[in-house]
Amino acid sequence: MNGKDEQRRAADRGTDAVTMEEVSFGYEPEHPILQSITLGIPQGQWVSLVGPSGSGKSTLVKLLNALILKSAGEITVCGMTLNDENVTEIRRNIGMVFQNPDNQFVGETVEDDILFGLEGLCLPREEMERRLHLYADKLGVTGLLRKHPGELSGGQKQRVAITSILAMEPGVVIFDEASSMLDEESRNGLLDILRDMHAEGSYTILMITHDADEILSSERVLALSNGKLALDMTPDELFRNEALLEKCRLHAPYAWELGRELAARGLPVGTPSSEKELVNTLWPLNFGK
Ligand SMILES: Nc1ncnc2c1ncn2[C@@H]1O[C@H](COP(=O)(O)OP(=O)(O)OP(=O)(O)O)[C@@H](O)[C@H]1O
Repeated sequence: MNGKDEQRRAADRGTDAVTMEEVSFGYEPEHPILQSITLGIPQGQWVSLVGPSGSGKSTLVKLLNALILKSAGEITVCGMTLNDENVTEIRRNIGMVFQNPDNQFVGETVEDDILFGLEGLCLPREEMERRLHLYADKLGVTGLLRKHPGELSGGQKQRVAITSILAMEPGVVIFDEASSMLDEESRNGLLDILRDMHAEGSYTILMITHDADEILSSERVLALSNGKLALDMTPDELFRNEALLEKCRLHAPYAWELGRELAARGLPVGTPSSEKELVNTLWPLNFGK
């Protein structure tokens, strides 16, 4: 690598929360799953990761916090190059929320569970208490703190899992199909939380998802295909790409489809990122009254 490349990469690390440079991985050396993945995710960006089943999405996010170890290439998280010495520090900076929240509980009560994660950060007791109550309030789980995790609904469990992660104040939060087991109401609740987190601007979000509304709310979509980064696009570009939608078993969201139909009929609705936004845009138009 020449000096210019070094300078460019140092500059990227300053602004990107996550970078991958020529990263490859295979569970067995003779069967590569990911090949030469290079990407950068700027701080504060909300990115959806899509791709056909088995294309390596979960594998990619597990490499980022060293749940599995890359075979080649370089990974940086919040400016640190991942290596044997800083795995623990990297994991503090990258929170992961998985599909099944049941696998994420260790405490006897919700409060214990959230505090358990904070104890790992060696924080003073007052700071742990401050974060516990701040994030429990933000995620609407204050009333659940004394409950046993087994008493919670699926949506409540996922909110508690997210509270535990956010209380650790990681720079990057990864969701691996975190809403796929939730009912519609809980899914919408989770999406509202994500929109608030993103509006705050302090989180970089990387989300593996098949949910059209979640994709529409993100700013950027990365698509994996056959172990390679095949496309880097906006949600709008993805929803116009019918072949890719079919390959990834995705469909365009209702608000996007309706917005496109209305725009074709001359209504200035732009590209709504949710049904609510579409309604808010349409409401003041009065339809000629
Ligand atoms: N622990 C493992 N050992 C061996 N092979 C694995 C392991 N985990 C995943 N694989 C294989 O690696 C490939 C990529 O799997 P991965 O779970 O990353 O895909 P994905 O894109 O997240 O899929 P999906 O959308 O179905 O969840 C698949 O062929 C899978 O069978």
